[in-house]
Amino acid sequence: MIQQSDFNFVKLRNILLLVTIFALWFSVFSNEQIEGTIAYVLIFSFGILHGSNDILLIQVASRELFGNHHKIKVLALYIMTILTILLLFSFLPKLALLSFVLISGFHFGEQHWGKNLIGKDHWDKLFFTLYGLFILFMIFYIKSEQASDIINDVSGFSIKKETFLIILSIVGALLAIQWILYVYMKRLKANVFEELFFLVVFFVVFSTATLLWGFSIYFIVWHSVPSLIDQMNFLYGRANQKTFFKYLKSSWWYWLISIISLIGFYFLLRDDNEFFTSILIYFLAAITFPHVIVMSKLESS
Ligand SMILES: CC1=C(/C=C/C(C)=C/C=C/C(C)=C/C=O)C(C)(C)CCC1
Repeated sequence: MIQQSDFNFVKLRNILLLVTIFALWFSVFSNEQIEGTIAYVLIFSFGILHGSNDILLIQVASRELFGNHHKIKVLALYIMTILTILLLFSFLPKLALLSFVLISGFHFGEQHWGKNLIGKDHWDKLFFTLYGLFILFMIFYIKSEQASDIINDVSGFSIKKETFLIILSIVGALLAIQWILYVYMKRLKANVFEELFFLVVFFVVFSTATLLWGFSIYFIVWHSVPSLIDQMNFLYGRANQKTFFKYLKSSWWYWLISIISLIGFYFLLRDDNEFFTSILIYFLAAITFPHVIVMSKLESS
């Protein structure tokens, strides 16, 4: 029997699919400039917003761990983590980008599969990472020219289209093996055909849209919005219009600080970087590392 929460979950996926089809239809007749502008607006609004309550989430979850002055301690730890990541990008850019892509893969996969697995296992982390990496390398391969320019700008790595294809194939093969094993072990709640269909939809999206538009559709529609809903459920017990405004109320200041620091980043780094997307990557990486730790704790609780 389908439960209320499962029903909402199914309904949400249908809505995401509809929005994706709309965005795809939109990309057919719009141009690169319009897509780019809307993509940035979406990343700066929903994309950044979904990481805007991290400090509050850590404070809620770590009240017992840090005791008195836990708010200040959490804030200090958070700022230190961000500074460490920026230092890593300055001195070891290759290692920094590699870790960022790996951790992003894990994070995207965990968001997508977290509620879709029956039981828990150490190997789930590998499954999440492979799934997310498969999505990311699909983008890198399909938009290889632009993606490798940005990757080169950020890290100095010069990667050919064939290399993206080799990595995509290896990741795809490993994912397929683990996926088949999970089906065999009856670990998956989700419908396999529906999940494969989503991957085909992502492939079509990345092929049809520009790099930034395709990435935004995945990042906003399939990642940030479901993540916002999970966070509202965690913080307030339910996700609706009222709790969304509550969420906005507690996160707007963090969101504002993020946007101001992004503008700061831009003026600081614009001479060294050819593309604005490169600056966006430093910024996303800086907020992603703490965000992944927070969300991973939240997803498993
Ligand atoms: C390297 C690279 C990209 C990867 C971006 C990633 C990996 C973003 C991850 C964001 C996360 C995890 C945010 C937090 O929730 C792009 C933009 C596709 C463009 C091509 C080069």
